[in-house]
Amino acid sequence: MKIFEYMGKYDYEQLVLCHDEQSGLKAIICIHDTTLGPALGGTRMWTYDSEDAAIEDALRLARGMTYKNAAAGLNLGGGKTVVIGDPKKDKSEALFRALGRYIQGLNGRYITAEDVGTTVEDMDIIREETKYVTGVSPAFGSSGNPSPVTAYGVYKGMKAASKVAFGEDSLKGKVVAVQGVGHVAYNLCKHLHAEGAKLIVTDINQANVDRAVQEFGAEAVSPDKIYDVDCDIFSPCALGAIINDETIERLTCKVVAGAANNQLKEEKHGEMLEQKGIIYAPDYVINAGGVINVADELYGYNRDRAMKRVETIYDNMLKVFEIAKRDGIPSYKAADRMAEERIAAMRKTRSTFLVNGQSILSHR
Ligand SMILES: NC(=O)C1=CN([C@@H]2O[C@H](COP(=O)(O)OP(=O)(O)OC[C@H]3O[C@@H](n4cnc5c(N)ncnc54)[C@H](O)[C@@H]3O)[C@@H](O)[C@H]2O)C=CC1
Ligand SMILES: CC(C)CC(=O)C(=O)O
Repeated sequence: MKIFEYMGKYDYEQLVLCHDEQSGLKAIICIHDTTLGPALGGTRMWTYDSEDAAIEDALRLARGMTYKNAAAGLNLGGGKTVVIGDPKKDKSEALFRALGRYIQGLNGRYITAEDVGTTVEDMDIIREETKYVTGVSPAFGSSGNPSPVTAYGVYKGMKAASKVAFGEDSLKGKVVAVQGVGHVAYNLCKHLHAEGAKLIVTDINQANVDRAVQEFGAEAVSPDKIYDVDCDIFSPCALGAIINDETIERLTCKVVAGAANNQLKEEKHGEMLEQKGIIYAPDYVINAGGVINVADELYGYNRDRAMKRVETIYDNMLKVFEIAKRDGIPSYKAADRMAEERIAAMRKTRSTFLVNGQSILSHR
């Protein structure tokens, strides 16, 4: 891939390749934009087909975090880390400590947390080397695993999208097809089941499917069938780019609302959903619960304050649909507009002189 061309196209700040022979660490830290504050985004560990694929994922995910943090009203920029490796086989204390040292080397320009393939325990190891990590164990006064909070935000956002699509936000009796029932979607299914939604689930991990069938009476289908099931809501909760030329044709739902990052393969797929009359809940607006929760740690974690902020995902989602209606644009574009306007406003704010970069009042 032509890295600088891609970085230029979307105005990236920094791409760091981290290598540690002893621990086997091969990681990419990407910082997209720090206009609003330090870049915050999780660390993904995944077996990539190629180094290019890993770099591209880090770039796309980091940019998504810029938009997510801006749209959620956080004073944070966007970044992400990708570790190349199999989370089931390649994890070690040495690997995460090596990564922690690279993060520390960025001196606060980037703050990490969990993502696919990493856990609270991994963050605890990173914490041995750097203070620029969130989502560590509650024993450290931290917020712990962000997934249940992400799930709660997705549940709230799904209700908002349903209000627009069905005229009411109750999910009772709605059929929801869930792709991937991992950390986030398991907790999402709990909320949906409690409200009386009917669940159809799939996963490449059979144990995760079995758990959803047993606990929530979900119907299980094979991973290749999930796009074809008769449902009201399709909820992508695995990996990205699953809304594409091939899958859109097969969808029967009225709403797409899920946790996965970068659901649209390309922007045109947001237009295609719109043309098909499907209400799309933009991924980075609906799945901001986790980052809102871990970001609260930067102020000294307060669960009530964090959860109140997560509740705002419902109204934020309605706001996106209002902008889309007002401006006659698809919802993915409305979300981008909302985030970009906030970043642009902060960029334009006059840069007043501060003594040693600090408010003059702090010298009194
Ligand atoms: N964990 C969090 O707090 C947040 C997660 N997200 C995003 O939500 C998504 C899910 O995250 P987690 O639940 O943490 O990850 P996870 O790894 O626990 O769950 C993903 C699940 O999807 C399954 N899966 C993978 N490929 C699949 C396929 N082709 N078909 C069906 N199932 C498949 C996996 O086996 C796994 O059970 C990811 O895209 C992540 O980036 C976004 C915001 C926050
Ligand atoms: C998992 C979150 C805490 C941060 C993140 O990387 C995300 O929202 O995708």
